[in-house]
Amino acid sequence: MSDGYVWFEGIPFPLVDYTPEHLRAMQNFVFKDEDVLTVSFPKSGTNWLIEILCLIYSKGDPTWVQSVPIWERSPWVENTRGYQILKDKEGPRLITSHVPIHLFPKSIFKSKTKVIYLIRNPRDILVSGYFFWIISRFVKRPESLEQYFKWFIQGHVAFGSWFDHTRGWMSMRGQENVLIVSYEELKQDTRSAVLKICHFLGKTLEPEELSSLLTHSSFQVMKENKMSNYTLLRGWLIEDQNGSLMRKGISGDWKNHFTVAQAEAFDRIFREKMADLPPELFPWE
Ligand SMILES: Nc1ncnc2c1ncn2[C@@H]1O[C@H](COP(=O)(O)O)[C@@H](OP(=O)(O)O)[C@H]1O
Ligand SMILES: CCc1ccc(OS(=O)(=O)O)cc1
Repeated sequence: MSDGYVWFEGIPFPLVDYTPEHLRAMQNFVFKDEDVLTVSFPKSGTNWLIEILCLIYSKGDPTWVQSVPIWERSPWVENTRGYQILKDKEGPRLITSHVPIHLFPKSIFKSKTKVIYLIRNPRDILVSGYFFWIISRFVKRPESLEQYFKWFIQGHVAFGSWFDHTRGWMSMRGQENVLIVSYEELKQDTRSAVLKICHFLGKTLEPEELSSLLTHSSFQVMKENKMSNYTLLRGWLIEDQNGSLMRKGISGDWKNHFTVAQAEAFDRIFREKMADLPPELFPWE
């Protein structure tokens, strides 16, 4: 352990609940065909997608999302607590991960596990991450947005470079068992995005089930749900006594925080690093 991260194979991981020993062991995790895996870079809207998946599986009934913490409903395979829950769980399992593809358990490439890769404008991920890490104890705390901006560009943040993460997982696009969903499409038309996810999972919802899902996964309702908003972590992983996962829940907040010079620099770096990928993959660009 050093400098506020647990380093594994050149990638910085959060301090709490991650160890090199576990990360090595996790690489032998066996995925089952009936599992559903959510993968994202932190702050992409991961917990929103998990809430939606839970409500799809409960057919819009909020009992599960109101009674079990979100990290137990769709545990993170790479942290020690998540792994303990997953290894004894009967299928179909909902599983979450932020791990870059090159460190991910190889069994995923042989299974028919349904994989949803969630993307979001990295500028919004950067801003969301900055405001979350300064209230929490997960990782090294940045002193300013300016400092965090530099760390993010260098990939010196939890789970490494957003550019590498996205390029890596995007290489699975087009496979039958892989769906790409963006935070922006979820925001713009949640109903259509949920129907797209249901279709991918082979699930159908009655109109009243869909309506209940949309209510219970909305920003305002999730913000009040202590099983989803991370307020249960106050005093442990969330240091700020008013801290919550649910900050603004909008697209484009980066415009309120980047300087003109930062915006221009980010555009240039994005173009350089993602030049060979079709621009239509990134709805915010
Ligand atoms: N129901 C919801 N609707 C919109 N945004 C949501 C949401 N639930 C969580 N989010 C947003 O998703 C981000 C957290 O992502 P993750 O779950 O990957 O950690 C936060 O973004 P902001 O900080 O921009 O508000 C949070 O507010
Ligand atoms: C406590 C469960 C949990 C929550 C968030 C995690 O990662 S991150 O904050 O999104 O980087 C990991 C585990």
